[in-house]
Amino acid sequence: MALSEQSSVQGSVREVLKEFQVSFFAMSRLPSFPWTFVEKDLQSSGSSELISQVLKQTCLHPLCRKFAPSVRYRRLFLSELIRRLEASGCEPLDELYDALAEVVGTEETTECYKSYLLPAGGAVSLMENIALISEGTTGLVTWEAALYLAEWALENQQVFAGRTVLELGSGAGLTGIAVCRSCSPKRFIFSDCHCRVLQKLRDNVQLNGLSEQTTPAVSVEKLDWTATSEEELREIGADIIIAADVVYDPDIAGSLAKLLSIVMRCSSAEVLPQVFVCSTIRNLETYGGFKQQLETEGVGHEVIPGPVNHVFPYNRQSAIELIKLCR
Ligand SMILES: C[S@@+](CC[C@H](N)C(=O)[O-])C[C@H]1O[C@@H](n2cnc3c(N)ncnc32)[C@H](O)[C@@H]1O
Repeated sequence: MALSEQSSVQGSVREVLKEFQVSFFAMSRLPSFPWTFVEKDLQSSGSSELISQVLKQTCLHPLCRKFAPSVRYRRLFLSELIRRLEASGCEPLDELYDALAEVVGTEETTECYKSYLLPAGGAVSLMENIALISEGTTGLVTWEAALYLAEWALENQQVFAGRTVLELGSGAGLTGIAVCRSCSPKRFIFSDCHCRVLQKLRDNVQLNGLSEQTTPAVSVEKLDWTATSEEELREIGADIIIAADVVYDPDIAGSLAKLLSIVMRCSSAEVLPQVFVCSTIRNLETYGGFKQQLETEGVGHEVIPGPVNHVFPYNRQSAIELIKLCR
């Protein structure tokens, strides 16, 4: 093989290993992994070397020792690797069976860790619930709009640098922690209303080494959109307000629109915060109703172009929109 061809194959292997790692730690759906590349490599090389490398970047990686994806997910992932390897007729890998045996002997729990790898190195690791909705809340897992907004923030760090940022409906904390880690805000206030979500949020903030004493200074506040006063908002004094996936229920979207209209009304033009709301559009009526309510309250909006680079794994076919409010 010519030298240039060899180095481009090595480059592709590196990219595929990275993709496996990013997808594994975020617990992406197994069909979304680059299996075709693996199959072709097994066929052409007749060796299980690539599977061994995939294993090192996933189940045997030190991050997995510290912040492991769910037991069930690891079991399915390892079984899939074994199935592919056995189908190829290449020599079996003992370490693959050892890893599966270890996982099979581990008890399943209702919580697991998900890690979202950052482009500059390191990861945001979060304790999340396995079920999308549990304990009467949607706030114990990371939603796609949070990943979209975090990707946008990584590409627009200047919006946050040196600013006081308030996040509404923070949930498990992905967007805010990514902003704190990558965009140099001065202060970051996470908020939510649900007591289990607030507890998880505090744990995740701490897990990622953030506190009142760090730079940025970080706090987690109970802030219910139905009961937040103009006074409280003024006290927080946010320059930037962000929120991801908070428009999903017509009842609560109404109270959010009202709160945001207070934000846009109570500030003078010079100190008007920039407000960004990122939504997965599941139901046009709910989303349209939210925008309509904002209009009725005298708040306009512009649609902001989305992120260009794919950093986090999520379904790119989902309809996600980022808007910036104006008056
Ligand atoms: C779909 S989750 C989104 C969580 C996170 N932003 C994300 O995108 O992963 C919606 C969040 O809004 C919070 N929420 C719902 N109603 C609220 C209210 N009235 N006041 C404050 N937060 C609320 C929920 O507790 C939940 O954490």
